[in-house]
Amino acid sequence: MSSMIENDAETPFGKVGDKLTLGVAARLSRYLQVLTQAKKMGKETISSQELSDYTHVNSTQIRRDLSGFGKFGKRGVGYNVDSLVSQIRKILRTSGQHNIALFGAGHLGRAIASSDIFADHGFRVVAIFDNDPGKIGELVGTHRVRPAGDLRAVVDEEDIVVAVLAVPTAAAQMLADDLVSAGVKIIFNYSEALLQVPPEVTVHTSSPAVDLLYALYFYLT
Ligand SMILES: NC(=O)c1ccc[n+]([C@@H]2O[C@H](COP(=O)([O-])OP(=O)(O)OC[C@H]3O[C@@H](n4cnc5c(N)ncnc54)[C@H](O)[C@@H]3O)[C@@H](O)[C@H]2O)c1
Repeated sequence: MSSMIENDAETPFGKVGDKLTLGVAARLSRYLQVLTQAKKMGKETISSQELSDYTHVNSTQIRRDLSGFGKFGKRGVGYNVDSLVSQIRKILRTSGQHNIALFGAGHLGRAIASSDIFADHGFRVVAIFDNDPGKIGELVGTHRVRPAGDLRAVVDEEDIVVAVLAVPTAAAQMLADDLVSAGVKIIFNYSEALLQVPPEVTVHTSSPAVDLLYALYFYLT
């Protein structure tokens, strides 16, 4: 994923060569999140103003970002949700299924494993790991918790490029090192750890407090 986005100045199409710039990729991901939910709720069309209300990106910017997707929907009707979802997925190269491995079968890990937050976006949890002997072998959703020692074999067999870390902060770096050496390219980190990884590996850290600060910024300005 890191090879797909760049931080250079944006061209009119938001691309540098055939790569999306970081800003465009981030905004398209946010549109996709809203559109996926809208689709689940049975919504067939969405306007740029509605997308703006949910994403806090202004509607002129949204229309500019989506103008590359061909003709606008009818004025006042908006975009067709289905076709916009598939077009954005194509642009973000996230069409199809991607296998992910989940580390930590604790409170958060179990919640992730039993929800469809990743499945909705084409990510399939194919294995759950823990290092607590009391949890190994337990059934979480449809998966038996596996020992962390199985990591390398599972990454190879299941073609895993993404690992989700739902482990304590103190355990995260060591696990990240093992994941990097097993060939995982994207680490989605729920812990607070500031992970050190080589440049070809992307770490995304999810922090509800940071998201809240972002929301606060819009409230205060
Ligand atoms: N970003 C968020 O939205 C968010 C929300 C809740 C929790 N968190 C963070 O997620 C992490 C997990 O939280 P939790 O409440 O589920 O904790 P938890 O203690 O319930 O679960 C952690 C699990 O990780 C396992 N573990 C520890 N070391 C491991 C290793 N090396 N390999 C595999 N498994 C290992 C433990 O045995 C335990 O089952 C924490 O870092 C917490 O701060 C983030």
